Parts: sequence; C-alpha cells; structure tokens
Amino acid sequence: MPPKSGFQRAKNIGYDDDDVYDDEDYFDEEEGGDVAADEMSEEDKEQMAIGTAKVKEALGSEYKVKEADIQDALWNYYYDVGKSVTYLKNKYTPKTQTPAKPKTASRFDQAAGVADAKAPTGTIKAKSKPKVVEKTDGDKLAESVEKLTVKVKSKNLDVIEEYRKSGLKKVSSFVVIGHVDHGKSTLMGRLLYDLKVVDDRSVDKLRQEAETVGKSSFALAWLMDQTPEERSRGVTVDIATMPFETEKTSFTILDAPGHRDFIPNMIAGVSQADFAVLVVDAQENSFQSGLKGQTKEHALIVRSMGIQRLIVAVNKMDTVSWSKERLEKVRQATTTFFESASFSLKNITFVPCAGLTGDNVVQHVSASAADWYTGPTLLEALDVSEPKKRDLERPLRLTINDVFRGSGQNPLSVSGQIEAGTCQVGDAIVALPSRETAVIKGIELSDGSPADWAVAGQIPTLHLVDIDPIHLRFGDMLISPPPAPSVRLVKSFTCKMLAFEHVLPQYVDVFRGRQQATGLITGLSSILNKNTGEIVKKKPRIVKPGEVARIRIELEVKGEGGGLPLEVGSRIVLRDGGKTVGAGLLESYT
Ligand SMILES: Nc1nc2c(ncn2[C@@H]2O[C@H](COP(=O)(O)OP(=O)(O)OP(=O)(O)O)[C@@H](O)[C@H]2O)c(=O)[nH]1
Repeated sequence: MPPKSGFQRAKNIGYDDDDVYDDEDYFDEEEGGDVAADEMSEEDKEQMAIGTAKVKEALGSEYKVKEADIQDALWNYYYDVGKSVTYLKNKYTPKTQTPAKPKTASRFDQAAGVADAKAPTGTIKAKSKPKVVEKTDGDKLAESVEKLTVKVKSKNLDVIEEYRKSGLKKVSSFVVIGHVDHGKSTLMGRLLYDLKVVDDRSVDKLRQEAETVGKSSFALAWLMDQTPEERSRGVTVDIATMPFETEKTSFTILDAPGHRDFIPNMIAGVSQADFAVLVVDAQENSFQSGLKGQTKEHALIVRSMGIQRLIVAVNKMDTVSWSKERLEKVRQATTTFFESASFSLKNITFVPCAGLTGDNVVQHVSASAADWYTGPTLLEALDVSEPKKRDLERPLRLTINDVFRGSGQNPLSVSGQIEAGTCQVGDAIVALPSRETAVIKGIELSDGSPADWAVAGQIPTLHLVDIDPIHLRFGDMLISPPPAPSVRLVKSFTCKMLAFEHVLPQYVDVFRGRQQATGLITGLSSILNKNTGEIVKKKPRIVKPGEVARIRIELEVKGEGGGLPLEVGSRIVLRDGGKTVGAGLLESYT
C-alpha cells in the first residue's frame, strides 16, 4: 500500500488484445517502492474514500483498526468492502482456537517468503517485457512459457508422491443450499461456534451489533454474512467460504445465497463442492414456500452439476417442538422429488436440527421432546461424507474464485479450487480465456499455511508473477501449459440437459461456474431416457420440465479469443430471465 498510479483493478475489467500495460508500474513493488497516496488516480482516491467509510461502518466501534490497515486491505482486495472487512476482522479478532495451523505472517507475504527461503537460488528478474501471445496457437503458447522472464526455483517435486507421503487429512468442500431464510447462515455460524473456530468474544460482539440494529437473531448468521449489504438486507449475496477441521477431514464451507437473484453465485459455489447440505425449514408454511421456491431449484442444480451426496438439514426443529411427525412429513414430501431428480436415496441423510439453539448440530439434541431421535448430528453426517474422487494425474485445472493484490513480495494473488491435477512453486501456468502465462511464486493453503504444492480438492491461494492483473478475473481458469492438453474456448457444443422449465430453441445464459455467455439453443436433437441415456424421441419441438434432452447451443462470442473454456464432461447451467431452465453435461464441441 498505498496505490500506484496506472495499476488497474483486475476485477470486472474488460480486456482485449489491444490492452497494454506498463510493466514498470507492475514490477515497481518488487523493488520495494511504495507510492504515496497523492500518486493515486482520482478514481482510486474516490474508491478508497468510499470504501474506507464503508469498512469503518461495517467494523463498528468494537474494532480498533488503523486507517492505514483499512486502506491496505481495500487496496489488496480491489476495494471489495466485504472481503476487506472479513480480512480485518480475522486480523483483529483473537481466536481461542484456530481451525488449523496458526499464521505467522501476513496473508499476503507469508507464502512467498517461505518460497523464497526454501528456494535460495531462485531468481526473480524484475521488469519483464509484456508477452505477446497468438491467441489460438498452442505452439506459440509453449514458446511463451519458455520465454517467461521470471524464474522461480522449482523443487521439481513429484507432487502426487509428496501428497501420498504427507498423510494430509481428507479435503472436502460442501455447499450449503436452500430457500431464503431457512437458516443456512445461522446453521453454519453455529457449527463454527460450537467447534470453537470462533470464540465467545466475537460472537458476543456480533450479538451486540445485531441487537443494536434490531436483528438479534442474526448474530450467528453474521459469522458467515459479512458484508454491510448482506447484514442490512439479512440475506447472503455471495458465496462465503470458511474452513474448519475435524479429526478426519479439512472442510471448506461454501455458504450459498438462497435468494433467487443470486443463483449465479450459488452455481459458482456448487461447482466447487463435493457434496451439499440442503437446509429446509421444518415449519409447514416456510417448508411449502421453499418447495415452490429455491429448495427444489437448488437441489436440481446440485444434482445436475454432478453432486450425489445430500445431507438434508431439517432446521428450526425448536419451532415444531422436535416433532417426529414433522420430520417424517418433510422426508415424505421431498423423497419423491429427490428420486425424480436422480438422487439415489442411499446417498441422502435427513438430520433434524436447530441452528439457533445448536441442538443436533455439533452436540446431540438435549430436549426431551427429541428422545425418539437416535441418528447422527449434522457434524457426524458431514464427517462420513466422502469427497468426490480427485483426479490428481490430469493436467492442472483451477477456477479462480478471487483475485487480489498483495503488498511487497506478492504483487498479485489468486485463489480458487483445484478441480484436477496438482501444482507446485515454480510451475508455469496458462490463464484462460486470456491465454496469458504466469509463474507460481508461492502457495498458501486455505488455512493460511504456506506450502510447496497443492493438489486437486484444495482451495489454495497462488501468488503469481510475470502476468498483468488485467488478464485474470474471477471465473477464469488456470491450466497447465503445453504440452499438456489445453482447454478450448468453445463456441458451440452439444450437451445432455435436464430441463427445469419448458425449453424451446431459445436464447439462454450459459454458466460454467462464474463464467457466463449468451447462447442460442439451435437444436433439440432428442429426448433421452433418464436412466439409460437411450433416445426415446427424435427432434422434439419442446423439452418439458424433468425431461433429459440432447441439445445444441451456439454461443454469441465476439472476436477471436471468445468462447467459454469447456471440456467434455464440463457441467453447465442454463438460465433465462432470472430462472434456471436446465443444467447439464457437455458431450462434444466444435
Ligand atoms: N427458531 C429458529 N430460528 C432460526 C433457526 N435458524 C435460523 N433461524 C432464524 O431464521 C432467520 C434466517 O436465518 P439465516 O441464517 O439468515 O437464513 P439463510 O437461509 O442463511 O438466509 P439467506 O442467507 O438469505 O439465504 C434468522 O432470523 C434466524 O435467526 C432455528 O434453528 N430456529
């Protein structure tokens, strides 16, 4: 900190081939030159002033945070108020028990510091020339990798072997889904609180803050909903991630927004998850509105994105006096639907609980009205849920969930889940869709600890060098460079789609995680048998809700480098006018 003139925000920047950047600006920080605030652009100054006020408001009087730290955080997170608040709260809140290894240095510098220390012969040559890469030519991309001017010493580890030897705990991510207000954030807040991932003091503070604004029942939810917008509206807007550990597993919670306006964010969460916790309100009226609303839509999305394991947390059981009949009614009302959505009932566990009181979340329920219940707590059900099979042998596939700039040694960092493959410090990577190359200078795991390598399933932060931030946005992919097989930017494809609504040849928004493009369904080839995949009808005029169809989609893309990075087997979601119309699996592309 503070900001440098000419250094652009990475998020939400449209980029094209003509984008140029000043590599001197980019590498100045390597040489230790902090630039004074009066060198900030007018736009930066304005954003900083607005952001500082918002962060102060969100932190309230309880947190005595220095203004310089607020501005550092805003700068690092590209003026993202929510992330800055989360970071500062974590930094300024003493924890009774960290969920994992304690941090010893700043989140931004630690990993690279270790990488540097462990790689004494590493040379970081500042001032690289911008790389000009032919956008479609794999050979040129390989050449570009060879010419990377920033060299980071690689230990050339056999990462898969290292992983096997490491005895690391199982790594598992789950997405928390369900209709708005059914209690997802409260339930996760309770889980973290009872696992002592957060301490009494922090929760007391949140209680006081929540009471001040007349929302006392939201105190636990605020552990997950951290932005002012989320708190004032009382709804989750973006995916909140939070790590915690049990004896067997390192978990990451992906708390998804329940509101229909934020379904694209929810899709991004699902694409990173191994399994899902579907939260349903046990109360009849709320339960019924959920069935008409996002309870079914969310369950369909997770299933069609490949998730098989579902924990149905039947929440707010305190409001129905822990009635066994109520649980059975919820079970009956949802089971037929789950079967029709191709869930296998053996993969579904119903867990009655109350996030607000904590009953049957971490501790078994104490109310005598619940004597009839002998099943698992939510935590026990989580612990027996197996993560998806990881494909470590494949080339790297990582979807960027966050881009932020660090200070000093780490000018630019990204985080996201490794979907396949492995990476290590010193590896070259290719960013898609920009097709720009970069080098991994440091790796930080989700618990904040530095590492030499990371593997599929983990959600690391990678500190990158030799790339300009304008080439990295959330939703983009990082992949292994040639000769590893690349990921094509696909413009037209055939997919097997489960329809949620009536589907005709029509325009749709196509989502791959956070990436989105407008597409036209140009052909309905056939209706398929859901179980066998056999064609039951050729060239239908319409696909009805619940039917599985093979359809063809042309994306509307501008220019050469356009398209979505898709592979055979990629999961996509189709939306139209704020509704999810279908979701499916890519079968082939041209
Ligand atoms: N009685 C009771 N109320 C609960 C329980 N869990 C949550 N609530 C209340 O339900 C309301 C909504 O809770 P949230 O956790 O914000 O719900 P959500 O599903 O995360 O909502 P979105 O983030 O908007 O999708 C709050 O007032 C909570 O206090 C529970 O177990 N029992």
